[in-house]
Amino acid sequence: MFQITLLSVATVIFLIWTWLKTRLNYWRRLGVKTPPYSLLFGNIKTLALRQESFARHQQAMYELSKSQRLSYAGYYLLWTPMFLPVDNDIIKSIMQVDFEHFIDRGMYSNEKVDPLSSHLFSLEGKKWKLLRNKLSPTFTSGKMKMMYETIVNCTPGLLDAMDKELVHAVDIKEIFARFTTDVIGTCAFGLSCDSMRNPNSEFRIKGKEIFKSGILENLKQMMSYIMPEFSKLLGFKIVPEDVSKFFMEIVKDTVAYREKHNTYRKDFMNLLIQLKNKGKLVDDQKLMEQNITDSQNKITMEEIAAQAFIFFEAGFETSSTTMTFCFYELAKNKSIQDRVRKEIRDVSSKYNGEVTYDAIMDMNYLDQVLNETLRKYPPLPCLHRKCNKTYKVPGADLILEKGMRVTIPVIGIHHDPDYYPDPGKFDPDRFTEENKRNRKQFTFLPFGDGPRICIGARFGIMQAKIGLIAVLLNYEVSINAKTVEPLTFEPESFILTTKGGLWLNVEKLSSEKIFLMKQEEYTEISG
Ligand code: HEM
Repeated sequence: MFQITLLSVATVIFLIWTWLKTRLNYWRRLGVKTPPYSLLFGNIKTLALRQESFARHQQAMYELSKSQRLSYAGYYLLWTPMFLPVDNDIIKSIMQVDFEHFIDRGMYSNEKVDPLSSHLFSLEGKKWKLLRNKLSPTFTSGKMKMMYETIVNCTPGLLDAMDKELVHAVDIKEIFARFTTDVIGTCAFGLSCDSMRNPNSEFRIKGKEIFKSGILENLKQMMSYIMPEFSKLLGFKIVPEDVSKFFMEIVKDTVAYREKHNTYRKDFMNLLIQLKNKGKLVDDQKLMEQNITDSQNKITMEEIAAQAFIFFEAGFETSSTTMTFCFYELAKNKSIQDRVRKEIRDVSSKYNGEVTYDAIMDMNYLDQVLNETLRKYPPLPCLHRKCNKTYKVPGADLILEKGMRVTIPVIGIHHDPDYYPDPGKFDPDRFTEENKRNRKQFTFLPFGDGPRICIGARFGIMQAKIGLIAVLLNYEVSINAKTVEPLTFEPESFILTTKGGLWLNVEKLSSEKIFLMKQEEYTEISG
């Protein structure tokens, strides 16, 4: 009996070992180079053991491949083969020229058991195309201008929160996370979340829960990414039950309230309700010209909830982490801080002392500073694509089979000295019009590129600029003894964010608060 048990165990171990060996031989069989890997973890040992952040891991793989003059490489996410393009032309082909082969990201969603997971970021194929067409008109510059005021209304709360913390060094990361929670909460859900004044507001707590990272959460994410079909079969839920219930109820209540009281507010929720009821935005000529009938284009309540949810999920931490890194760099580089503050003052004086939407569009140096922040610290260190049709890699003797996962190593590209000399230096002049023109396309990818580019980029930039301006007009920031340097990144987060808080000295510039608009133009945000 003992011998039989021993033999069975040995057979199972041998079979697993053979399977792993075969899986991990995938790239070698195709003649594609990989970084050294282990049988147990593939290429993610340092990630699994939390020795390295996700961003550093991506950057290291890009740099290793580049140092070997490779146009592309392979690696293993555990035992799943992944393709890593390095050459700029191949990246452009995958993201734009041959997009029809790479429409999907390969993210998990399950409409039935987890309705909030069926959003624009995770949807695939025709479903994604249809929804993207419906939602695109909600992000035009006209719609951004309409929402401008709604965002500016959140800045008095931001200044109050800064004032409250002034006695000590300020954890700027926490402050900006609360600011963007309020902005997206008010624009996507039409609610006053009030997390600026109340750090433990329900919205802030739920926001933290969405981004809760830990071994269990990451394992779940990875499993649903590597084995989406199996995860579907198991009825996997990505959005925690209580978070899902919270957002679903908020959306249903808000829609019902607005429809009953015929309420109009300058926000995304208003636009989503128009899509639900009319199937188009009332002033949208393009949709009308295309003769899209209302019923074809209408969205359901569940779809509204899922989109409001992704606007929140995709919009709050990406923007707040950008603002945090921006202030860190401004604290370190006083001359850049002074120059951008001077530009804000000079431009707004041309607009009657107000920071209007048009005034912000005229602030070129601010734009350069933000772009340089996004280059040095891209919130999404890599982009995902899934090959949905067999693909011949241009200029190479390599076929990617259907289902192959691709990661575009954004952070590696952004720190490549061939594109950005002395990449560790914070230098906004890399983004003057002339320097931008002289750089290759597809070397600046904080919002991705091609048809799947971030739909909310304009909104993200606008909210970050509004927050930055409000703080810069009122305070000077500098490095504090508590600022951890060099910066370390959260090892369990897929979004690039500092480990722990980011503490800076904040000094008030004058006793009077300076607002972006005349005070009488601010409205109290109603719930
Ligand atoms: C600084 C702020 C932001 C950054 C850096 C950022 C970055 C990104 C990136 C890198 C992608 C993937 C693009 C690709 O795969 O090519 C993406 C997609 C997306 N983002 Fe953003 N984002 C930001 C703000 C926002 C905001 C404010 C919203 C919504 C209000 C938003 C909504 C989305 C959505 C819905 C997608 C999926 C688009 C699709 O698949 O069609 N993002 N974002």
